[in-house]
Parts: sequence; C-alpha cells; structure tokens
Amino acid sequence: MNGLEIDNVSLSFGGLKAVDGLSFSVEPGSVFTIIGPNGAGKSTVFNLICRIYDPSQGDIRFNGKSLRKAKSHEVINHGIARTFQNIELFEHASLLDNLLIGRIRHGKFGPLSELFFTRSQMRQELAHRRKAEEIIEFLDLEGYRHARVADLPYGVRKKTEMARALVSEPKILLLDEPSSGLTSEETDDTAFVIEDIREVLGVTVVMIEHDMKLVNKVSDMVLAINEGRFLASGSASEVQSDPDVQAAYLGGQAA
Ligand SMILES: Nc1ncnc2c1ncn2[C@@H]1O[C@H](COP(=O)(O)OP(=O)(O)OP(=O)(O)O)[C@@H](O)[C@H]1O
Repeated sequence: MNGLEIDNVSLSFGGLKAVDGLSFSVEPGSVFTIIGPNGAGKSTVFNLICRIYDPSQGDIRFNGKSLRKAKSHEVINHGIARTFQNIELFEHASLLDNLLIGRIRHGKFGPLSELFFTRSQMRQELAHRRKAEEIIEFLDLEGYRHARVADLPYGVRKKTEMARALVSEPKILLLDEPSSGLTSEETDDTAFVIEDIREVLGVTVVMIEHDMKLVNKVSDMVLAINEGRFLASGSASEVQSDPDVQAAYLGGQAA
C-alpha cells in the first residue's frame, strides 16, 4: 500500500503500555490528525515512526517498505520529516543556516571531497540555497532570513522548525502540536500553511493537535486514541461525537 501504515504496534515503558496494538493508515496527500487526552500515546506514536523507539511488536511501513530496520537518522531518507512539541532548532545559528542543515539528506559528498570545493559541489550548494530560499518565501519568513533563531518571536521559531523540515523535501511531514503556544491569529495562519503544504507542495501531513478549531479546519481524517489504543476514526465531527472519545476526554484532562 502507498502511504504510511502502522500495523498492530505496541510499546511499553516498564509496566506502562504507552502504545497498545495500534493500527492505522494514512492516505498519501491527506491531512491526518491524531487526537487524544494527555498521556494517550500520541507523541510516542511519532517517536515510533521516527525510529526513536523500537516497537515491541508490529510493523511500520511507508509506501510498502518496513521502517523497522531504519536507524532514526535514516528516516529522513525515506521522505519522513518532523517537528517537535518543544521546538528543536540550533538556537545560536541563523534561520537560513538552520534550513541549510535541514538539507543534509541531499548531500552526496563525503568528508574528503569537502576539502576540494568542486564545480558539482558548488552546484549542490546553490541548489540547497535555492531550496532554502523557496521555503523561506513559501512560509513568508523573508524578513528573518539572517536573524539568530534564539532572537526570533516564538511563532516565527515554530514556523522555522516547519521550514527546516520542509527543506528536506519530505513526502510526509509529522507535526507535533503545531498550534501549541501560538496566538489564535497565528493558529489561523497555521491552518492556511498546513493546507498549502498539502495543496502546493503535495506533502502528506500527519499532525498531533489539541486545538479542535484547527483540527476541524484542516483534517481529512482524524484518529482518536487513549491509553495507547484505538478509540475512533473518521471525519473530525464523527470522531468528536463518538461516545468513547467523549468519555475518554471526560475521564482524563480535557485537551
Ligand atoms: N520515555 C518515556 N519513559 C517513560 N514513560 C514515558 C516515556 N515517554 C512517554 N511516556 C509515558 O507514556 C505515556 C504516553 O506518553 P505520550 O507522550 O506519548 O502521550 P501524549 O498523548 O503525547 O501526551 P501529551 O498530549 O500530554 O503530549 C504517558 O503515560 C507518558 O508518561
């Protein structure tokens, strides 16, 4: 199957089943949102996809190929990029340098060839810069190109993290709570950005999100989980009106 498949995956931390026999699939070209109360296992699912954790059972496939043998740093070579719940950038580097670091998977040269700056390396360097500039323009970040990330407002840093993931030209982008810490105006802007990522760049989006307004606006498909297990899936409104989902939110902290 094309797209991302999570097939009967489990992972425990000591006695706690963080993900428990979970299966779902993500259609290419869609925006797929995972919701669930705090501690439901959402970020653990992302960490399993990105090979930060190894599942104790089950398989994760992307375009039919198992990711189980991939190392975490190789996941990007499969066309999977992500952002984090807590922004993870090189704070003391400029926005542009952070984006150029995000191009690493496209580098074809070994350390020795770095000593000799050949014509093809120059062409590659130019291609990296062009891609970085294209994404800067796409996300309206032109004014911040040379600013140090640590000096940027929170919302812009969040966008920078998205940009850093996008310059790797992923097929699928995992967004961990893209609206967290944003103002409602910035969250509205994020909805447009996500739609453009899908429509203009043709990138599939899988997102973890608590803000139901954003979920309703952009999601083609929503999956609700609780205690690491499947609760419901369907359209945003179907999932939100599901009695099991409502009970899970009432049982825990509301999202
Ligand atoms: N590295 C870890 N070691 C031990 N327990 C962990 C670890 N990571 C997550 N957990 C536990 O696994 C469960 C699922 O955590 P996870 O972070 O995936 O939930 P979540 O749905 O992303 O929550 P939130 O919405 O609060 O971010 C929680 O009970 C959490 O405390």
